[in-house]
Amino acid sequence: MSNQLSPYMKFSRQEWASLRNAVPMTLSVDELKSLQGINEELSLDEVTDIYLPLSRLLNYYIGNNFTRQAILAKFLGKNHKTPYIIGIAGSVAVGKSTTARVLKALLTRWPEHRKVALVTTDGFLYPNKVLEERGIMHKKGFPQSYDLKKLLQFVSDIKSGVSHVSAPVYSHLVYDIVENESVEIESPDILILEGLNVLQNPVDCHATSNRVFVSDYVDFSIYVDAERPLLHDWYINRFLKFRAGAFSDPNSYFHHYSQIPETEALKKAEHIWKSINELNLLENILPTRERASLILTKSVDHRVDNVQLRK
Ligand SMILES: Nc1ncnc2c1ncn2[C@@H]1O[C@H](COP(=O)(O)OP(=O)(O)O)[C@@H](O)[C@H]1O
Ligand SMILES: CC(C)(COP(=O)(O)O)[C@@H](O)C(=O)NCCC(=O)O
Repeated sequence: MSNQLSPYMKFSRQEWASLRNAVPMTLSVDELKSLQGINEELSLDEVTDIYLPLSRLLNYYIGNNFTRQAILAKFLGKNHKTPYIIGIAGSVAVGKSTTARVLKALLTRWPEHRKVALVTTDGFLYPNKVLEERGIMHKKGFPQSYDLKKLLQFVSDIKSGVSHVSAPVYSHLVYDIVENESVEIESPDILILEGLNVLQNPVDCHATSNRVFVSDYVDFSIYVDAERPLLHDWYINRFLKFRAGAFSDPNSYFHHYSQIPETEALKKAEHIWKSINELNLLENILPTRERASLILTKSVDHRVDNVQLRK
């Protein structure tokens, strides 16, 4: 498709970074450093060049949405306040959760000091016990591995302005839903919802009963993209990090991998990537990319190379 026909405006990294300057937002060196607490490998250039302009754009959209809600409140003659929902989608290991946490920190820092909640859709995976009963442990992350009804009820409650909503929690280390743990959400201004499936629709999920899906509630969506060989490397690196961190924790799913030689653990990781996560990417995640409001394309070292924004 020629560029003119593309529904997106495409910005090089430099072009995108320059959009931060129009209304400079200053972060002190200390504040920038504290963002690195989110991920020690996160480069500060990435924050200033990519995530600051993005948070500036989002801040405009969110402000505009509040104006729209005020108009609706006038029309209805009653208060009408619902959170602005930002969805973040993309492959396993592309950096969705890191992006989500950086955006949360930046959006909270804007002078409006909006209340930002962050939820990952992993929490809505069925527990391993259910996946095992259904014989779909090797489909974790695929549409059928999520409790879609529960997820849909959650976003619907948030969007309806329910004042207290809870979300279940998934742990990568335990490799399962954490029983008796939840994220409590109380009337946020913004909800960042991060997960493989936030841009999927009922057709992708072969859902015969649901006519609406998560994406219907999302106000602005971001797809984090990268070439497959990079995703593979990031997945393997993260696997090795989990393995290294799991040596002393017998409750960790990765504890087992820490007890076998690295070459064997690597073989297993390669197999999981190919047979589960890459397959899921090709079948269920990548096809949703062009539904996003914005696409961040990363290159080596998670450096964003270009940004595409819906016209
Ligand atoms: N901007 C970034 N800079 C450096 N490393 C990153 C960045 N984003 C993610 N990573 C690393 O890539 C791996 C996957 O990131 P993560 O946020 O866990 O991905 P996802 O939530 O998409 O599965 C992790 O090891 C993480 O530390
Ligand atoms: C829990 C997940 C489906 C979701 O992942 P995320 O993008 O948050 O890493 C994924 O990390 C996963 O466990 N996939 C199943 C195969 C595996 O990596 O073990």
